[in-house]
Amino acid sequence: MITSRTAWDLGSGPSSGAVWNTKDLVPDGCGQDRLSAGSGAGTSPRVPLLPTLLHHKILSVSWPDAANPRGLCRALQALRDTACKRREETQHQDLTPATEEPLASPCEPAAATAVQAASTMNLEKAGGRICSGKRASLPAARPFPVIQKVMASMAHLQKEKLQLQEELLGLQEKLAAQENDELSLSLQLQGQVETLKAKVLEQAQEIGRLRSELGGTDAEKHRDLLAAENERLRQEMKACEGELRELRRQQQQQAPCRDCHHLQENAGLQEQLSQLQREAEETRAKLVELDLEVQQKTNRLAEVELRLKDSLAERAEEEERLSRRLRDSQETIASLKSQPQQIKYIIKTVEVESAKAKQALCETQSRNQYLQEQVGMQRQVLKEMEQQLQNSQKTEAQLRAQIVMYEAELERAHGQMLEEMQAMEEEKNRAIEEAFSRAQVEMKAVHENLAGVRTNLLTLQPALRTLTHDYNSLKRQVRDFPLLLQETLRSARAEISQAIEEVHSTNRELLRKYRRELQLRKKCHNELVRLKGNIRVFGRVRPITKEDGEGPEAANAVTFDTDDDAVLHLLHKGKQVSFELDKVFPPQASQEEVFQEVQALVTSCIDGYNVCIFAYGQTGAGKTYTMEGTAANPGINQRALQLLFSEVRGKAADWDYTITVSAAEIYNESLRDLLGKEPQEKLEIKLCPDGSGQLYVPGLTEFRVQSVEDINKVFDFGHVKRVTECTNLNEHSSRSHALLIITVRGLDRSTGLRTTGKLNLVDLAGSERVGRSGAEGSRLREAQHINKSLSALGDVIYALRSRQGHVPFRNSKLTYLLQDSLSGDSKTLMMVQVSPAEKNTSETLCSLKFAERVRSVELGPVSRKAELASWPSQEQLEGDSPGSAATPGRGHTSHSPGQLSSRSASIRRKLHTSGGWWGTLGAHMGSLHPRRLPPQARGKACMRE
Ligand SMILES: Nc1ncnc2c1ncn2[C@@H]1O[C@H](COP(=O)(O)OP(=O)(O)OP(=O)(O)O)[C@@H](O)[C@H]1O
Repeated sequence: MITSRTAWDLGSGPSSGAVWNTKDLVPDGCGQDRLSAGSGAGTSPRVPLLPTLLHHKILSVSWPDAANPRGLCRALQALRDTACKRREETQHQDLTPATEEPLASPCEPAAATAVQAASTMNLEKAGGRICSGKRASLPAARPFPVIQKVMASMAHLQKEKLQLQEELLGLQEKLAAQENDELSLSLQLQGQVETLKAKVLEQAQEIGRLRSELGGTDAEKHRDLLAAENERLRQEMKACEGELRELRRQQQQQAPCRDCHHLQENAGLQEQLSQLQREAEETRAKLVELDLEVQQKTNRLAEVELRLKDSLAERAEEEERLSRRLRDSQETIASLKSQPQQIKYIIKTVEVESAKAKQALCETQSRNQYLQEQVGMQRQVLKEMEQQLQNSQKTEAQLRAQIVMYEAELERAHGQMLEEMQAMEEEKNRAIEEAFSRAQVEMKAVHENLAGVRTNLLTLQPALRTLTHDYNSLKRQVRDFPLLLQETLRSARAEISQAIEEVHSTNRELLRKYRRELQLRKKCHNELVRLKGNIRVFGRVRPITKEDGEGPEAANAVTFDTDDDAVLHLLHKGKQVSFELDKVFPPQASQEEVFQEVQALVTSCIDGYNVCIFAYGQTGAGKTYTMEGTAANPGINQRALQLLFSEVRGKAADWDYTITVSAAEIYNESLRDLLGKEPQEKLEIKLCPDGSGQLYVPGLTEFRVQSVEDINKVFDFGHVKRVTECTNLNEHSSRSHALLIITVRGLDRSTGLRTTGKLNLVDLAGSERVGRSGAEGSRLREAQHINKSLSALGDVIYALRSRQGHVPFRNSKLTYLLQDSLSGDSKTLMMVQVSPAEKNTSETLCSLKFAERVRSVELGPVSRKAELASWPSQEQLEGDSPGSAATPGRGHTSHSPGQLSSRSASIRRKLHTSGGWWGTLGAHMGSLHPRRLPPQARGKACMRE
């Protein structure tokens, strides 16, 4: 820091008179610590500067240029020069008279002292190494006190000088060491800089490698994106090519299509092409942007390079400056070494400046290091940017190549598209031409049709006028139609009402006539029944079975009349006895044939008649077979029920029918329920408590059956029960009467009339001659019960046919139970079962006699009533031998087969000519007589009984 503004003329004359101004010491604008002289007097002005400044403390310890070692050196050198010069001047003054006053001014005691010292002391000793070449011979002593004083001072100075010299030597050594240190430090720094540069280079290489591994820069990412886009476009292009190839192939394979499908595809392909072109344009634009970006980066790189060059130039300049300053400092130090005066100041200054120089050196080094780092960074950046630039250029080149390739592909696809479009266009034109020609033809036809239509129109106009006229008239009619309709409706209603009234009256009349007719027919039927009788007797001869044995006993004793199916002949004890019944079934007659003859009787049950069919005959004669049959070949029972169902279904449109079934057994005059839960329970026959006079059996199970399956269930159930019973009773099975009671109830939905018909199907017990068989005990009792019941049955039939006032129904459980089906206009069929075996001829004879007598009752009720005044007992029947003369009253006669045949045939002819058998008549009458015997009539029958 400059502390004084006083200008001091250091020299004695103008020759050396460079005037120093403080302004000369002020650092220049660039901050360069350069000492400058106020005049341009060569290098001499620099010599007195530093000592003067130091002497007057013009230079502060913080000399601005202290940081520059070269400047310091120069300053020291200047100090040495000054010191030498002053020594010479001092020697010159020593030769002047002692009276002369020292030139030193009061304000400069140090300078004066130095002059005095120079004049008095031994310069050889004092100048030492600084000015060793110049020695002066001084007087040994001066008598003057001033001189002595000076001498003393000089001695003292001499001492001080020696000290300073020693110190200077130390300083020089220190300075040399410092210079060495600085040099080694500089070398070390340079080595460090080189090491750092190498590291920076390595790091740059490492960064480049890492970047290449990570795919770092935006340009690279952009390049990757573009590559992906490029790949996608290539695939789309391939797909388009595939579609085009497919289209071409289809076009080659197929006939040219005339619809607009290809046009649509063509449009779609064109759209795709334009889309691809747009994408290519976008890619191009992106490439242009990329080029721009690369250009910008290149520019930035150039700028950075420029800045870097500037920095390097600055750095070089700085280095130059520093080296210059170092040189100056070294020069200064050298000058200081040669300058003996003011060593202390110089040393201090050097010490201060050395620290400052060190500091400046450090700063310079740090700045140098910073600049090196900057340079490294800039180089790195430059390298990166160069790398990026290279990559971008490479990518750009690749993309340009791809774009060129795409453009070529697009060009090719475009060409193909154009060709296809051309082909399609031609196809379209062809189709249009064809359509146009067709349209022209059609138009021509339409024109012709139009001409025809016009012609027709002309011809139709009169018809149209007529139609218009008709339409108007119809319109009028339509307008008048509601009135006319109302009128017509009124009259029609009146006519309809009248017609309905007439129909009603006609219906009433018809109903009246119908009822009258019904009554008449019923009367006729009753009369016919009265005339013909309602009991029929059939005979059925079973075949010879293995149970009949072999030999003469098993010989066939029954023969038939080939001309008359109602006559059979029995060879009994060598004599042939003939019997005439209503029908005889030979052994070969099937179940179906038998049922054919009885089915009319069964259907009359539906019409409200009571029917009773019972099988009579000795044990093993085939009663059960005829009534029940077998599972494979059912008998009358099952067939009758099937027929009833079939008939009921046929009448279902007008009638509602319910069919119920009961099964009972009479054994030893005990009635048991075969379908009940307690078969052993004895049931009783009672009158209905409602006073209707009808009989009923309390506790007798009644099953309602609706199908054949139900019937089978009932039969199975009843059969099991009966079988169980049979098993319990062992051989008494044939000693009981089995009854299947079927009740058919009908409702005529149109008239509301109700009918009830009952069909009793009875399998009677065997009619053996127990008296002759010598049965005893329970067997005898059974036989007695059987005979009693069979006799009672005969009595009842006789009483009915002879129209006796009393009919003995109550003589047995059997007749009592069958009362409904035996009285009134009921119909009865007795199937006499016959065994043809020789050994059974006696029993067969009895059965046939019984049957014939029953039948003879019908044929001549008045006359025969006398004959059949008393019903023969079983024993009586047994007493009738075939050979004995038959009384007129007996039904059985012994005729020659020819006589019997002619007579019975005449009777049957009479019956058939009068309308057939009553079963058929009954079936016919049934449709006219929906109601059977009223309860009152039954009541009368009971009363008669
Ligand atoms: N028309 C026929 N055709 C073939 N076999 C018959 C015929 N009639 C009866 N039979 C056979 O004769 C045998 C005796 O018949 P069935 O049992 O029906 O006699 P039944 O009179 O009922 O005897 P019972 O009084 O003991 O019950 C049976 O084996 C049966 O199959």
